[in-house]
Amino acid sequence: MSKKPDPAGLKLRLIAAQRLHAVLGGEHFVPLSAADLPDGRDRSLANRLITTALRRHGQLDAIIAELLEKGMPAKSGTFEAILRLSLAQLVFLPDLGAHSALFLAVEAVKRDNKARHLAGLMNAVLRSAQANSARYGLLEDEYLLPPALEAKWQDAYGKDAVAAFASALIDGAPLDLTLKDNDPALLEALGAEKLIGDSVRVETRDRPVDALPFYAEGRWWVQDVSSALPARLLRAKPGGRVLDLCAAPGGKTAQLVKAGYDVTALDSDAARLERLRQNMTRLGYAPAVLEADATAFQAQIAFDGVLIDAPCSATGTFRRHPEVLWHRSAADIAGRVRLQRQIVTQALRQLAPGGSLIYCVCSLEPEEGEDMAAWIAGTFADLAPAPVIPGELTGLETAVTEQGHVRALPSMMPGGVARGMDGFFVARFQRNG
Ligand SMILES: C[S@@+](CC[C@H](N)C(=O)[O-])C[C@H]1O[C@@H](n2cnc3c(N)ncnc32)[C@H](O)[C@@H]1O
Repeated sequence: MSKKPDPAGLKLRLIAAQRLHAVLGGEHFVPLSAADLPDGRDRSLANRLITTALRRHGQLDAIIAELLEKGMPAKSGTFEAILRLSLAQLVFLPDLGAHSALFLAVEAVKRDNKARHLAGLMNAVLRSAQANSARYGLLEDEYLLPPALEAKWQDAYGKDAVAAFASALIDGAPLDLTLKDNDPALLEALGAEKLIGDSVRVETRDRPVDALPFYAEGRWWVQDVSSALPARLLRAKPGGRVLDLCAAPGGKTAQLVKAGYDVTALDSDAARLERLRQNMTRLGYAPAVLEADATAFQAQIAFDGVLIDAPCSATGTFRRHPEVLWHRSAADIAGRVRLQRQIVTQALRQLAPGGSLIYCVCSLEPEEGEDMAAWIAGTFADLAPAPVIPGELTGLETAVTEQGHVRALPSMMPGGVARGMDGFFVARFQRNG
């Protein structure tokens, strides 16, 4: 007897559940690619389900706590991931229809050896969720952010800004590019909107990045507008030697090469450095590339500029990686601060007298930003703060703090354009000549 074909829509849910299961287990979220799901419509639906489940994670926690009185069953394979995807569909994506959410969730659970004994529970829980979906759909914004992080951010940035962060979490991030040249024809071909500096914003409508105009010709690279700020602020002498520490996949390296510096890009991760090399080849740029640990690397000659894009909690990237909100702990941040201090200490051994230092992180945590800048200023006697002035960031003056640091927030509108930016911190220093 021939096997009955799988119901339509099941395969994409199984693949989506695997990806979400991995993220719940601590992995970084990477959207499904054509290699994971070749059909474009299936892929777009699967990614929509996963991103909705991740952005609404806090609200789904609250719903699940109400629905599963005994909590999540232990050792139940992909049960939790399937439940979250199905609840995301039922409550927050009503245009997809409730029937498929229920039916396909039960079918998906039956396909997982570790979860199939829970098919009845899945059915019962989703029926109950369906009955309450209108009420759940009205959930307040306050469940969106982890309470401890929300309180900490309110202290640092104010209630209004944090309310805007919650909206930014739901809206997700648009695609920002940095242009290699300012040809108006390029802007038009991309249908791009100018932000600040060489940053533009494009509407991709689910097109893969490499299908956008002039990708192969290497006339732009993907880079959030906030991530493009640090390299713009380096003040090494024109054409000078610049060390780009923690450089992969090379967004800032490309900017530094474009600015005319003699760039050495260093990172400790071989796979990420390979991506950096590919990006530089596509762009026609040729920086020196080094695989090394920034806490131990010792150069033969001093550099006129050093940019440190330190590994960090990455909480500023929550629009693209909502999981960072739920994965980070205080201990985790303390560990990163220790690593950041080691990297800064070693980096300063490479900086020439009179040289410019940029320290930056894609983090919203003051410990990794403002506190680190204060530590640097208080620790290295021959280093002076070199405050950024608002005129250096036309269109984003509000990001410049009283101390002359840059604190970019997801609530800010670069160049007056809506839909925000990643959270970022930048501090600039100069070594005494
Ligand atoms: C925020 S990402 C860098 C992004 C990059 N600067 C850009 O603009 O495209 C941080 C990088 O730090 C690297 N990294 C982490 N620990 C490191 C270490 N001890 N030495 C060198 N690189 C390190 C990671 O591999 C990662 O590529």
